[in-house]
Amino acid sequence: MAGCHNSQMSPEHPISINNNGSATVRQHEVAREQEYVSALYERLDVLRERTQRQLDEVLAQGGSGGTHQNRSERDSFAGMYAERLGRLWGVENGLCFGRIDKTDQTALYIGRIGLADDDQRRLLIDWRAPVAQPFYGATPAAPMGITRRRHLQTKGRTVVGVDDDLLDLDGLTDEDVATLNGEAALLASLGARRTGRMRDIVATIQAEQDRIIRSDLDGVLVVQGGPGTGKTVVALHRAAYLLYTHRERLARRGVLILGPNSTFMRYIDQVLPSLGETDVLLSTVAELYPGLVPTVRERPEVAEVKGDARMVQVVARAVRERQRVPRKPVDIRLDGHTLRLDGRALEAARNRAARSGRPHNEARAVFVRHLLNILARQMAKQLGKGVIDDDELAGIREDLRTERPVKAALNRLWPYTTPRQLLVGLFTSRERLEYAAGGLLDAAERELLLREPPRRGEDWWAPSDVPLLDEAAELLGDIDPAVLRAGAWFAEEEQALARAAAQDERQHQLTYAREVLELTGLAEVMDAEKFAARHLADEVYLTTAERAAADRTWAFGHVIVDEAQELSAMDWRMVMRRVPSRSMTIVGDLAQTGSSAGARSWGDVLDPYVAGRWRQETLTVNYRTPAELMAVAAEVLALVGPGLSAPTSVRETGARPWAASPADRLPGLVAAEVAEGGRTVVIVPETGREKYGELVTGTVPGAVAMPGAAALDAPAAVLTVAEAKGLEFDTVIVVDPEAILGESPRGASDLYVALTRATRRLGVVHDGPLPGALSRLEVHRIT
Ligand SMILES: Nc1ncnc2c1ncn2[C@@H]1O[C@H](COP(=O)(O)OP(=O)(O)OP(=O)(O)O)[C@@H](O)[C@H]1O
Repeated sequence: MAGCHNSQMSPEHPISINNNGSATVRQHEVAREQEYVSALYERLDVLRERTQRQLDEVLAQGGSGGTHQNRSERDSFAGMYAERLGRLWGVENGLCFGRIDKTDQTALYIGRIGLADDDQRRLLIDWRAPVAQPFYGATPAAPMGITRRRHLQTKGRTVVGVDDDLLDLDGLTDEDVATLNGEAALLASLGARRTGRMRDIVATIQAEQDRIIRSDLDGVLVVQGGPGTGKTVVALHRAAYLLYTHRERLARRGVLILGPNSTFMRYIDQVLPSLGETDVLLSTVAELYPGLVPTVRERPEVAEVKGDARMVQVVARAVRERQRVPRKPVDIRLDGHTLRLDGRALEAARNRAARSGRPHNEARAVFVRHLLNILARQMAKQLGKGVIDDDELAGIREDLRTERPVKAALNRLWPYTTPRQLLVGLFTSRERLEYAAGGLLDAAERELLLREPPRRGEDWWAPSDVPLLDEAAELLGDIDPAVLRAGAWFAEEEQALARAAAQDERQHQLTYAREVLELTGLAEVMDAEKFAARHLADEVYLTTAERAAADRTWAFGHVIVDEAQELSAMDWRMVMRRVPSRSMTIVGDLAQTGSSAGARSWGDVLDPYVAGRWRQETLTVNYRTPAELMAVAAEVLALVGPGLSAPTSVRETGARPWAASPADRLPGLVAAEVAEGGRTVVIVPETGREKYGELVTGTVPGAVAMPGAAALDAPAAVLTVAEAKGLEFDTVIVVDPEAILGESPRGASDLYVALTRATRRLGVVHDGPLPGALSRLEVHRIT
């Protein structure tokens, strides 16, 4: 085994042999594996052709002809074939990445999907299948019935290398042991340059991660881990694993994955298709309320108040305010008659409606009926009728119901209310806020909530409003669709909002249709407009994920929350409503909490919902940030809280983090990093966003200074900490760390997040003195 290196040997660490050493052994092994891998690709090609043919045949059966049932069957077949085709195309790269040799002398090949020949003999095992588990979990101490694990490295369809982990130590000579190399496949993968999109890690999942991925579906699993420990990537693999293992249950209800912002969602959205799963809804918490895309950025202290659990009562009282009984009796004039609803009658009607237990808009019927009965009796009396029977009373009641003055009065007393109306009313009126929040929020907090009414064409909603709308929707309930269609109950601006939302939705459907068609290779045969129109026209065509996205009351089969430390108490209430079964994976790092409304402990978050019934796993190894960079971040972590420990980096790169001043050197430093290749991010304080954004975009070609997909693809991007959360870049340059520290009560966490985004190099640029925790950085000299 000449040429191999030493590795630590422990029962937990298998012995890895990097077959670079002996050229002949290597060539022979690679050639052997090539033969097998080529046969797998041949099989893949056959299946693709076959599926394409089946799809063509179904599509050839015509457009809109036949009965509804025929059409819907045809469409579900077309959908199934298209999905299968998408899956077969999605696994082109790295189709097969591993092999395990079992003690019974047989071998299994592990890959992105399972393949069998026409006689149903297994050629390739899906990585999620139980028999594939030893590939990830076996150690010399617990070899799980295998003697060797082999990683295959491929480029396109060519096998370029093999690495072996020997699990049967007895079979090795002393010389072998002295020349073994550790975890070559993992290290090769970690050293690769970043592309701006997350990749899957099926080939190199580590044992501690595998345990989490394959953990039981039921109950709440919390995965706590420092930066770069693979929480996100593990959560995504868990989604794919759960869908594979519990397909029946989950395909019907769907899986929801929640992430912190839309840039992050773009960063991860390619991972699942490459894992063979498309039936997952990816969303931010802020997009969970159908038809609303909140865009307003607000001060952290405002978001903190709105995220506080006290808002539950504030919203409830705001609803009760809409049912308030007026102090004076209400007189209704009608054809020369005056009907009167006094306090007692109103109080009784209100209590009856409240006792019905129905939400506001539904309880309105009870309230109205009670009052109409009273009015009808008064009317009968005034018309000089003596004793009347029920039928007569009902007749008068129905006449009254349609009278304008009666309708207007009842409407004032118990108005139909939408969640948006409720919140607009609450936040734009000092008096209403006082009624709803007095005694719950202090005067300063109430002041923070007050804002101007919405103006036409202006964005008004912020992410922190979303769980409040959801809360309100629960208490208000639905409005009869007939009433909704009449539109009479809506302010003009609300109708404009609804129209804008419908337009957004259509745009979204079109983009989605284009993506699906491209992914499935159907772009040639179908045009996106038509595809989208069919989707919109009939529920039958919608996938589970799409139906779920449009339905506020959808109950998902499993919910995964990433960057979960950022959710407020109100966010959690909304998320929990989406998963009554409480089958959840919650992934985060308390040391990285940036939001003032975010979590301080997992117990605080979860005990109100599943007290004592949640389990926690901890990830401790940092796969992203090299040790030299992590040493700097660890000093900042000490500012976040005493006793917190940074995860251990798996690799060193020799790159020394640096500091440079003054800040106007930034463009030159960014340009130098860009010239090195890879992707660079400049992380700036909120207050410096514009200034540094202009400085960099004005001087560095291709640089981008806004969040979104463009920032992921650009050679250099300027982002705030909140926007860079969860992402990673080859090089990170942090600007004005002192300002980041001082910008919010969680400034130390923010700086820690910023410093841990890099996979290779780290620099800090500053004008004033460096914070003490960074004082040991090497000064970057002008060369
Ligand atoms: N087993 C693995 N094999 C290869 N790469 C891995 C492995 N585990 C994690 N990584 C890589 O490490 C990086 C960090 O992973 P990820 O973003 O999931 O970490 P995280 O814990 O969510 O980080 P943060 O909390 O900082 O957002 C990613 O590039 C991921 O692909």
